[in-house]
Amino acid sequence: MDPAGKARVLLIGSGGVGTMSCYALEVGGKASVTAVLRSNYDAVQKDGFSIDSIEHGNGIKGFRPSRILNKVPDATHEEPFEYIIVTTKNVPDVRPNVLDVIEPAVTSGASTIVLLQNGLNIEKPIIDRFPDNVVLSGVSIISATEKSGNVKHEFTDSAKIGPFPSLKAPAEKAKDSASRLVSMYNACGKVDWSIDDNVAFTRYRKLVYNASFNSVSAILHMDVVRMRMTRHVIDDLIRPAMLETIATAKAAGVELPDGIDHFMICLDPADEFFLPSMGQDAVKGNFMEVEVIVGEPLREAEKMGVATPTLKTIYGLLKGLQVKTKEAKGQWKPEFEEGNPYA
Ligand SMILES: NC(=O)C1=CN([C@@H]2O[C@H](COP(=O)(O)OP(=O)(O)OC[C@H]3O[C@@H](n4cnc5c(N)ncnc54)[C@H](OP(=O)(O)O)[C@@H]3O)[C@@H](O)[C@H]2O)C=CC1
Ligand SMILES: CC(C)(CO)C(=O)C(=O)O
Repeated sequence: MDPAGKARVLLIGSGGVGTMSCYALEVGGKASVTAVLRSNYDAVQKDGFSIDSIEHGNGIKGFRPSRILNKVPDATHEEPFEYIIVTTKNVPDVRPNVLDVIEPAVTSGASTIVLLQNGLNIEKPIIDRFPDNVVLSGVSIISATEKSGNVKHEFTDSAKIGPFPSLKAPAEKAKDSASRLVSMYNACGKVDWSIDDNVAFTRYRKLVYNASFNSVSAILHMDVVRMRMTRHVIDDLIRPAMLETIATAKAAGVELPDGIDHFMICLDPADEFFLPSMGQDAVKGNFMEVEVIVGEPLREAEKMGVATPTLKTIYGLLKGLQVKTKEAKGQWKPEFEEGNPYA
C-alpha cells in the first residue's frame, strides 16, 4: 500500500490496453499506478495522454498516471509492487522478452504478476522463474490503439482475470489477488472485469479469433470485414484455422461451444472494418505475437496428434515476415547458420 492506502501497481507497457487499464485503475481511486513507458515516454511526460474512449468519454486530455518511468524499476530499491500488470506485446522470439523485462521489478513471493496479453503458454517462463508468486491470466476484449500518447478505445472494456491452472503459489492467495484486482478495476464504475474460473477455456476461446483473424490480417494487411466480404479468405483460411484451433482445444480437454467458429467470424460489426492488433503491428513494421498466437497452439496440436495444416502454413508465412522485421531493425543478418541444410 502507498501512504494513501492505495495498492501499489506497476504497469509495464502503456500502449492501447495498458493505458486504458492505467486510466481505469487511477480513476477508481484504489490504486496508485507507476507506468513504465518506452516510445511514448517524452510525449506523455510533456502533455499527458489524450484519450477518446467509448466508456470513459471523448476528449480526455493530459491524463498522467501517478508516476511515469522510462525504465523498469529495481524492486530492491522500492517498496514491493503488489501488482505488476504486463501489457506489452508478448514476443518470446525477440529479446528482451517478457521475463527479461519484468524480472527486476518482481519481489519474490509478494508481487502478483498479471499477464494481460493474448496467447497460449505465456505463463510458463514466468511461473518457472517465480514459483512463489501469484501469476494471473488476463484475457481482454477492448479494441484500443495508441500512438504517441493518443489513445482510441472503441469497444467496451471487459477482461477475465484468474489464476493460471499450472500456478505453484497457493490457490487461495491467487483467488484473493484476482478478486482484489477486479474490484479495484471496476471501482471506476465504467468497465466490466470479472473473475475467470476457467482460464484454459477462456484462452482457447479467444485464440479461435486471434490465431485466425489476427494472423491472416497481418499477412494480408486486411481488416476482418473485408475478409468476410471476399468470402474466400474466410472459407479457405479463417474457418479452417478456427476449426484446427477448436480441435486442438478439444484434444487438450477444452470443449468450446458448437458454432463458435461462425460466432467469431461474424463477431465484429459489419461497418467497422476492424484490423486486429497483429494486423496493426504488421502495418507499423512492429514485431508480431507469432509464437504465442500461432506457434504455441501448433506445437500443442503436434504433441497431441491434431492435424493443423492451415495453422502450419500461416505460421510459416508469419515466421518469414517476422524475420524481415528483424532484418529491418538490424536484429538479423542474411547469413546461413551452422548446420543449415539449405546452404
Ligand atoms: N489492442 C487491443 O485492442 C487488444 C490487445 N490485446 C493484447 O494485449 C496486449 C497488449 O496489446 P496492445 O495494447 O495492443 O499493444 P501496444 O503495442 O499498443 O502496446 C504495447 C506497449 O508496450 C510497450 N513496451 C514494449 N516493450 C516494453 C518495455 N520493455 N518497456 C516498456 N514498454 C514496453 C510498447 O512500447 P513501444 O511503443 O516503444 O513499442 C507499447 O507502448 C497484447 O498481448 C495484445 O495481443 C488483447 C485484446 C485487445
Ligand atoms: C479481437 C481483439 C480486438 C479483442 O479485443 C484482439 O484480441 C486483438 O485485436 O488482438
